[in-house]
Amino acid sequence: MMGCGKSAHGRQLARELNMMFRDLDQLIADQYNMPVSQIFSERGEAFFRAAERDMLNDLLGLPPAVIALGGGALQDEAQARFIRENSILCFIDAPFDSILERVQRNTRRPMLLDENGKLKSEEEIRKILTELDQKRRPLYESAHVHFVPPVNKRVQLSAKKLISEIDAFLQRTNH
Ligand SMILES: Nc1ncnc2c1ncn2[C@@H]1O[C@H](COP(=O)(O)OP(=O)(O)O)[C@@H](O)[C@H]1O
Ligand SMILES: O=C(O)C1=C[C@@H](OP(=O)(O)O)[C@@H](O)[C@H](O)C1
Ligand SMILES: [Mg+2]
Repeated sequence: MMGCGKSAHGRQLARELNMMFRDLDQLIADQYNMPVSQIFSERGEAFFRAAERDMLNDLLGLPPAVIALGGGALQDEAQARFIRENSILCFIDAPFDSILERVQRNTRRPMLLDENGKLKSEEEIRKILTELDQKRRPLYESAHVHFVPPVNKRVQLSAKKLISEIDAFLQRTNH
């Protein structure tokens, strides 16, 4: 889900594991030389979703890296399966209220903006996030690692815990 901490955890994970970090949204923004919110407003969501799918398919063919997805990148069951088959997929299941608070800190998330590019009201955002969560949760829960971040801990510490849960997954599955 948007605002759960994918980009922040991904960056920290890559640091800890000494791996490349790639942020899917950032790569798409770089490719089109405009922020994701502008891609949405000028080209529409369907265009962004196609770009997201293409970029992710390219990334999964490159040497291993920590990739922060966008909240909608699983898209459908087939795409989620493709990602699972080519990565260790982690679901960061942050508390709803933390997500609600974090996404209102900036105007980077186009699905939460009105036609003037301003944040929608908290009630509208709550409704959007609730509906997205209901729709997407089954796909999120198909991830290899279902990570519930420790409450009130800094990302650095939370990322260490995520690494130990990834290790446990690898041991469980004899990797
Ligand atoms: N465990 C955490 N503790 C404190 N702040 C966090 C935590 N996880 C994420 N954040 C902050 O919440 C905001 C949104 O996180 P971000 O990683 O951009 O989310 P996403 O990529 O999933 O949309 C960022 O400012 C990030 O630093
Ligand atoms: O949930 C979504 O559909 C989206 C999440 C965003 O990424 P974050 O999850 O990093 O905010 C970004 O890809 C775009 O605004 C759409
Ligand atoms: Mg992000």
